[in-house]
Amino acid sequence: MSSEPYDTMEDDGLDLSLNLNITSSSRQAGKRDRPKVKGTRKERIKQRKQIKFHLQKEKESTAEQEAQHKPEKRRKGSAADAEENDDDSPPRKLAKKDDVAFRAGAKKAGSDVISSLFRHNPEIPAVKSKGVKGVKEDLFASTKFSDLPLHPHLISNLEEKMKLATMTRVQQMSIPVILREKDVLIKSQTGSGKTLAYAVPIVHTLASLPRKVQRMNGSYALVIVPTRELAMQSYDTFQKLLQSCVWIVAGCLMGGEKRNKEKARIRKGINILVSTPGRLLDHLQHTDCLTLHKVQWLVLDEADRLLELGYEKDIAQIVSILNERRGEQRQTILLSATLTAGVERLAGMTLKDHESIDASEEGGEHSPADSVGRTDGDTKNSMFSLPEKLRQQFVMVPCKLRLVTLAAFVLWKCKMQPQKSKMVVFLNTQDSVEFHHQLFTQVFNRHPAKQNLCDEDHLLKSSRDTKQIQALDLFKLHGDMAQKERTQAFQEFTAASSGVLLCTDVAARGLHLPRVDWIVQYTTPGATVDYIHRVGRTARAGKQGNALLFLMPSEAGYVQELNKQKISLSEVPMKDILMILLRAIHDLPQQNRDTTRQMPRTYEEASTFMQDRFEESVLRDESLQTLAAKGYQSFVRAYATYPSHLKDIFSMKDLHLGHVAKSFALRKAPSNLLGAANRGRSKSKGRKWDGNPRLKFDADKTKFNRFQKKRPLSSVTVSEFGSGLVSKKSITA
Ligand SMILES: Nc1ncnc2c1ncn2[C@@H]1O[C@H](COP(=O)(O)OP(=O)(O)OP(=O)(O)O)[C@@H](O)[C@H]1O
Repeated sequence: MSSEPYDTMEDDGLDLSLNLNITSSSRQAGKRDRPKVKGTRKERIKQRKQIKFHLQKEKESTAEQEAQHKPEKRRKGSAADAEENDDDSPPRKLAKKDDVAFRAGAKKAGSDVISSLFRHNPEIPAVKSKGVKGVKEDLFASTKFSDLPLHPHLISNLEEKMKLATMTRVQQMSIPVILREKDVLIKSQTGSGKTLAYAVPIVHTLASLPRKVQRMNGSYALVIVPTRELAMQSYDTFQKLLQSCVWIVAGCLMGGEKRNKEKARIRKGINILVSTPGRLLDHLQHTDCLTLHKVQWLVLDEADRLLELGYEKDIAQIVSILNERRGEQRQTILLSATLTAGVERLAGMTLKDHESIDASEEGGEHSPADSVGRTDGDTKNSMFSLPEKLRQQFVMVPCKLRLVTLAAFVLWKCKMQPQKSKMVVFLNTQDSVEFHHQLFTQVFNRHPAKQNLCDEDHLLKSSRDTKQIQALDLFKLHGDMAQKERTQAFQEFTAASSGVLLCTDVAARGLHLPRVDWIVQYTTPGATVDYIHRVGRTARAGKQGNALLFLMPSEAGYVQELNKQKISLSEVPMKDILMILLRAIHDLPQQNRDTTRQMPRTYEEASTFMQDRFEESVLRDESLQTLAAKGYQSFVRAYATYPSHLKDIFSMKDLHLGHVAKSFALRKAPSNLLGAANRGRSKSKGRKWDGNPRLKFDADKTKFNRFQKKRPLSSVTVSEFGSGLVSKKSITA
């Protein structure tokens, strides 16, 4: 998708000639012809081990596919069939029909490997989730904004226009401290109103200045946030607050926008400037008209995320430029829903004689020494508080059934119910988001992309399928989308009353997506902080919310891992979700339904039917095939990047590559696919992974960086931004 990753790999000057694809050719070529491995002796040994491992995997996968294929051949009248059909298998009548249809379709597409969904799956273990008591945090305080000595215009705006009278606990605790001009480190659960906790005192102070603030005075407050969407959102909050004092001007700068346009706005004067760090630093260094001599506040929102994204150096540079031009007389405010050792480090770098505010029951106001004591080490020792009205569940799904189970859940909650849900589905890579978005659009809605409706929309409106086409709104969001498309998706999903947003962790932090009632984590986050932030997109500001975590049987240990962090989940049986397909498949647009075919009568039949639709769509459409191959490839690679303390749970050894392929609606053996995934990439850009464990895969950008030893292991995750392995340029530039 992006060319940047491959350029970066070239820069590394490493031997990138080995990858999963090459292992297959090396197998055929024999030992002597194996690709040469370079590097030190230790590196060479590691690389060879890697090759051996993948060869073994591949052998296993091929063996299984052969094993599955043979009985199908014998099935015609063979007595052995009855024995082979276990309880879970689709009834023989349908399986036979399926075989014929599959083979016809597969033959056309030059492939004949079709495996059953309900056979050769690992057993689903019985998982005991402890009913642990979470850290409690009362959301609302008993006091109102009007109880504080705030500017009367501001209070009337909050109460009458924004309809917010009672403060949340974090606002009640933070606003007075910020008004006292103390540096402060604020921790409070997701969706508890941290933005207003710093925005209200800033606007109050500016509105109360004896001499009205002028645009030409330049910036009084610099607010730094990690992502563009969060920048837009924080800017929006300031805009709402400033309705009562229109002479104060807020502005937003972020990567992806034209610099010259931004310079023109800066020249006119921005009093409250919200920005992503890279772009702010860029302007501080190159935009002379950015006036800083009045800066009174520096706000670092989602502080831990800023660090994980590798912005520490940028922030240090911003602080040093501010010190140079303005001196050190300013107040710094750091905010996060989760405190990590990294945040403490950032606090040490930016705060002076600060107070720490923790809105959870175990928290309160602390001296700096207290707070350091409570968050020693990495995030494993931090206490997380989750919204009280958040219901957390998990579903244990064998790899092969992942795709149909996700489809069933999405259809169930966002299409089949009278009260359609608004759902965010987190996936681990951009390629995976692209694939699932296009696949679901094609199979459920029949038109290629919601954004490109225009003429097609007109045509479709007159078709019989209009009802279905409008029934499921699909959105996507990831860091490799063009800024315009990204903003549009964010705004459209924000405004939507229902629908599904397929996204990477770019949407995991800080974003307030109104009315979201379901968070689905289709791929498991590594660090618990990522889990907390993802589920925090629902159950916000005291509302009800639900979260569902997908786990494969081999990943069952993750439930206990969450229990250790005082997070408890209940199980939803996979069957309960798949049952919905019995109804859902009747609603599929006609072209995705073979009307001559017998309709399924059991959930297994319905699941197989749905999987067929997906696989046939992929076989029919070459672009979808390429997306599936890329999605598959990036999934496997991302799986190798879980933090070391979770490697036992998320082990590459337990990952069946053939089953992973199935979860990307692919029938071909995985080793053949990598060519498709790399198709279209120029030779110079299409460099491949050499399996070198010293290189970490960047799950979002299909990019590898050298493993940064200094980074705490807890921060190395498979999330888009969670690992901090993403180049910050890729996010803001
Ligand atoms: N006092 C209040 N009463 C009711 N709703 C509020 C109040 N303050 C803020 N909100 C609403 O709560 C929602 C979440 O606020 P905000 O995005 O600031 O949360 P947050 O704590 O920053 O979350 P995150 O940690 O996920 O970034 C917003 O819609 C906001 O309007």
